[in-house]
Amino acid sequence: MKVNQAEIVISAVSENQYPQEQYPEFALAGRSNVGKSSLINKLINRKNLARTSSKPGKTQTLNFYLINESLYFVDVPGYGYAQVSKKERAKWGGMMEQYFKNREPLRAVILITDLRHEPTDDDIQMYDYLKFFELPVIVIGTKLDKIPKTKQHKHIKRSKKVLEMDPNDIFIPFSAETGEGKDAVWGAIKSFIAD
Ligand SMILES: Nc1nc2c(ncn2[C@@H]2O[C@H](COP(=O)(O)OP(=O)(O)OP(=O)(O)O)[C@@H](O)[C@H]2O)c(=O)[nH]1
Ligand SMILES: [Mg+2]
Repeated sequence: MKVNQAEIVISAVSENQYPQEQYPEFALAGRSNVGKSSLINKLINRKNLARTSSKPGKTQTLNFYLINESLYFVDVPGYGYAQVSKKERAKWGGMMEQYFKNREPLRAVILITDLRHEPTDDDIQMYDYLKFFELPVIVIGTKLDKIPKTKQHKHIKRSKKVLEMDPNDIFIPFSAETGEGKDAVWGAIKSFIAD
């Protein structure tokens, strides 16, 4: 996919702020600091359009990025960050549910996990939560660059197994560092967009 245009349209915290003009939409979910914003940047060849940080909790709102006037990426705040108050967590839950439950143009959720480690309980919960809303999920195992080649296959197999993935869902190993897996991610995204 050649990206000619990518811009942030809105940072939303509630439904009335979502963009009016609708295009197929893909949300990025995953633990805080796993690499959601980095994946967006890599897919669209921008260094830091989606703000990244080595500190968890950088993304706090639903950030809608319009790509080539034809689809949205929605960068979503991460979960599983311990330093978050109960009140903040409830706010996050409300914002997520409002979005995942009702968002008509949402075609699939890109769930990012850290391929170095087993998916955490939070990852499993998030996957199950998305399946509860009957959403297709593209699971990404990121930070592939940090795993020796000989061990990659084992890590991929373990991730699929621990998540008890629906056989209809796709798993893609990926690195925002090297760009490995990028074409596969675009391929998966396109498969959810009707011509
Ligand atoms: N080696 C390596 N580092 C990565 C990769 N993807 C992300 N990172 C690093 O991980 C850190 C977090 O990346 P972000 O993209 O900001 O993570 P996020 O999921 O958007 O984080 P929040 O917005 O806080 O939820 C940064 O220091 C990135 O450089 C990857 O594929 N490989
Ligand atoms: Mg982020």
